[in-house]
Amino acid sequence: MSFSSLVQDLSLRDRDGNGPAPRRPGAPSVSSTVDDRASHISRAMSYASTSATSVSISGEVSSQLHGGYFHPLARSWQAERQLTKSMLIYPLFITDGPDDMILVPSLPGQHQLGLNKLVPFLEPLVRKGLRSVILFGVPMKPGSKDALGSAADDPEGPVIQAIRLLRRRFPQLFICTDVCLCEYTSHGHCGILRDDGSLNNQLSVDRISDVAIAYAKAGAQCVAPSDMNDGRIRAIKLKLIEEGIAHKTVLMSYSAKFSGCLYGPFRDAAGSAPSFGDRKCYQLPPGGRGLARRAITRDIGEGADIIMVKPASQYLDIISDAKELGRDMPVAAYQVSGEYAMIHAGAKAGVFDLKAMAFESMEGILRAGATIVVSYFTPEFLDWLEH
Ligand SMILES: NCc1[nH]cc(CCC(=O)O)c1CC(=O)O
Ligand SMILES: [Zn+2]
Ligand SMILES: [Zn+2]
Repeated sequence: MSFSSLVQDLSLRDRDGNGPAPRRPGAPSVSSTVDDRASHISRAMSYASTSATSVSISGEVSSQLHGGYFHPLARSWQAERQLTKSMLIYPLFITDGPDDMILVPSLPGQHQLGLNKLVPFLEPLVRKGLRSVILFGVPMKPGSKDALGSAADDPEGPVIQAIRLLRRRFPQLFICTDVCLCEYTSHGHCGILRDDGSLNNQLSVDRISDVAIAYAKAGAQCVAPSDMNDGRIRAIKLKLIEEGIAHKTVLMSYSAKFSGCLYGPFRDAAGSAPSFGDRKCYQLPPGGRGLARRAITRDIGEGADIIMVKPASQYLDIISDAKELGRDMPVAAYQVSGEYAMIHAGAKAGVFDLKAMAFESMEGILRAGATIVVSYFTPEFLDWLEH
């Protein structure tokens, strides 16, 4: 008897009432099901031993999987990678209002922070083991946005000022900067536009790489272009080399960034929703696995030091592809604003426990192959990983 027909046979017996009562999905298992499972196993074994094709002892022994994970510690050993504090990057939204501390309604518990609020906000987190942040600038002053996104690398602007401040006050903190123009352009798109409203790739790449260099020179140890213009990784790498700072700047590429509906809360937080159209011409279609693989391969070839997949939980196959294509390099996954908001909404509606779901989503992301995770849950994980 084949394994699948065995399983089928057993599940038929369940329905006939000879096995445990069918469990409601998500209901906790009760101890009686453990006994029932034991009787299943012995039944399975007796089937197996009467079968002509599987009579070996090893066949029986290999069915005893529970022995490998009955204990919490042994359970944790089943994972290839376990979440540690140093894997986490925490996204921060920096405004140009020095005393701002504004809750973002669609992103529970997350703030837009002014420069004066940054150090007191981060101090307790750094004490708990926060190792890295990624900065997003949010210019709010009227008139600060223009067609070129000039505020992005304004030396007096929020990002450059925040980099300097954080390097001074938290010398151990690893500062990543998102490099894009959508937060700073009047039209809200991620590059420089032609008259017809489409992206001018060459001008966009020139501008994006200038912004990346400005962040790196201000002291950011990592620049992470999220604009998706073709050729930006090569352009940034070449400029970093030209400027003599390639040896102290990590280039993290948002290589596989999908266009979908999971960035809504972020666009509230960053004030970066496009004023017309969408990002479909420069972000990947959700079904485009092959395209994502090509983008990842290309970015590795252009000199990326880390490749990123974004969003995370809906794109676990892409994370796994990234780990395969970039098996000699770190793979980051961005658990984006919509994923975070969904988990909060589900927990609030009583679908699951927030902490349990946050861990399960993280375990999925790590299992798929991520070695770094950008997450709004970072402050919570710093607490949860204490115990
Ligand atoms: N290009 C900017 C950028 N960088 C990261 C995110 C999304 C992050 C999130 O949703 O948490 C976005 C938004 C977008 O592309 O529209
Ligand atoms: Zn953008
Ligand atoms: Zn477009």
